[in-house]
Amino acid sequence: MAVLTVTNLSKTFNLGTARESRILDDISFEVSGQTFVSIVGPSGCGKSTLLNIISGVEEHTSGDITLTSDAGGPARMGYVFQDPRLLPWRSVMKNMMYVQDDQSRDTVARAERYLDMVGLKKNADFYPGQLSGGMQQRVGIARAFAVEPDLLLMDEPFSHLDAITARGLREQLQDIWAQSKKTVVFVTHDVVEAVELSDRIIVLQPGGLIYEDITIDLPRPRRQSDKAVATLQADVLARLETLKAMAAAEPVAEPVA
Ligand SMILES: Nc1ncnc2c1ncn2[C@@H]1O[C@H](COP(=O)(O)OP(=O)(O)OP(=O)(O)O)[C@@H](O)[C@H]1O
Repeated sequence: MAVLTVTNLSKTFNLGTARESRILDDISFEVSGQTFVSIVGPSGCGKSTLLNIISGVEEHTSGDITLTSDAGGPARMGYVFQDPRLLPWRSVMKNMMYVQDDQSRDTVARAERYLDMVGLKKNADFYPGQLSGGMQQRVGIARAFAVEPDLLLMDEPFSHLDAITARGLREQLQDIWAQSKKTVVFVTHDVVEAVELSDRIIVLQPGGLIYEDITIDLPRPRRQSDKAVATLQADVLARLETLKAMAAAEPVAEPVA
């Protein structure tokens, strides 16, 4: 598990000809332990930019980010993207092992265990082209967990899947996460999945401010059919609709001189 501390973080993109656009504005939050945090907010509010900054792909303009493992050393990060990014010429198991530092028996056994958790152990010798989109994403999720990261970053991993497949994967993700000790930061535009999966939902508003930091205190595992889950989903959705209306009234990411 990890301790992630984001302090007064701002991000401004340079648009050239002396124009810039502020995407994140003085954001602070901390995530630690076995916590599942979702970042939600209207399109363009900076969710992916924030995730990219945490991962180190994107630089921030000001503020601080610190990330350590909860044991005190450097934290190991894992990633799940919208598209599972499997190498088509490698079998499922070889894709699982490709990202591992060592190829020891223990590592192979761990990869098999995670493949089993997503129900794909029997497909270990298949190539990605022989799997459905949902199965490929299950491999992507198993692969990310099998690296045993302290912090797992997930960027809309179910957005390319149909509703029924996505629901099945959300259920599997909850089961795997419950069995592993991972800190997760999950970006989504889907409030329904955020409520089902998260301990906390950080709502970003246009202009890159934190609008709300909502604690979700519902028993797990959560299913879409649970009444308490559905009620909270409707409540958070209504709050986000208010925010979207505000976003429509105020254009997103206005360039600043
Ligand atoms: N390299 C860049 N240069 C300039 N502007 C950028 C760059 N990358 C992103 N942006 C802008 O930053 C804003 C936030 O983008 P980002 O992808 O983080 O939003 P998002 O909340 O993840 O959106 P969505 O939900 O639609 O994926 C957008 O207005 C986008 O145009």
